[in-house]
Amino acid sequence: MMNTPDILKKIIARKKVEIAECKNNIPENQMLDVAYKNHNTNNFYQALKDKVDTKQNAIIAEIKKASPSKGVLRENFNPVEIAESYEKSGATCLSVVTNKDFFQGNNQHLIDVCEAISIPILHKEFIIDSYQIYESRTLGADCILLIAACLNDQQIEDFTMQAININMDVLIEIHNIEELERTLQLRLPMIGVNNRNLHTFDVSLETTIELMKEIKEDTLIITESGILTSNDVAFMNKHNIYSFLVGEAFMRQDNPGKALQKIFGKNK
Ligand SMILES: O=P(O)(O)OC[C@@H](O)[C@@H](O)c1c[nH]c2ccccc12
Repeated sequence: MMNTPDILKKIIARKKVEIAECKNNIPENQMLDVAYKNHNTNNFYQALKDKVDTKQNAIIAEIKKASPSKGVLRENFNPVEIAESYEKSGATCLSVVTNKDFFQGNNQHLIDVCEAISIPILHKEFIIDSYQIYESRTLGADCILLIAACLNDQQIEDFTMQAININMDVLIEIHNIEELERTLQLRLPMIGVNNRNLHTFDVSLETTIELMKEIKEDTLIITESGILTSNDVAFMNKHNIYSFLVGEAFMRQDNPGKALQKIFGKNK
């Protein structure tokens, strides 16, 4: 368990080393080749939008063994079993965290889940290099996460275009007004608001409510992190937010799918 305020910097520093190693094993042009040959992608955005348009909750259920702020969330960790449990229980999409050193994830988890499951899948990783986007497609993901706190304006734009060009969706994640303003000119159809500050780990659900005022009404807003109870869901619904990314609350329970149903109600 790590608890320094600068955890994000550490994650990025480590990631850079990892990417250099990966490029040594499989060069970027080769990765791109494989990415293109991979199966078609599922439409992540549309799956969420269909639910939200009918005022049903759209749930991205996350598979994550541990986190830097909370340590190990779940000892008995079988990604495919968890994914099946989520799918059966009405999850709209899945999110698979692959980061090794800080979340105890693994690329193999994503490969296995993508093979076993037919609903759209988000690759949860700290993307800082175009190489990772081809890698993500190669592993089988449908959508990448771009965390504005880790990227400059040019990278946000370039990485978004690159993902769209290989038929992937992009979930851009922001946490404050400065990050939001840096993404608005791209007119992305969906934006994730992280209620957790990645520098300090502080969580406040008000983050979503404050920032949504600055986002155009036809943008799909996904509230991320810190959703623990059905009261939290009701609070978001009251503010017209119907899209959720939830990890910890499900991961801590023996049966993650049952936990999903408990918090969201039967959501078929
Ligand atoms: O476990 P929670 O509090 O329900 O949060 C899920 C998800 O939002 C969180 O894991 C997350 C949001 N953005 C991230 C970026 C990297 C790693 C993890 C995340």
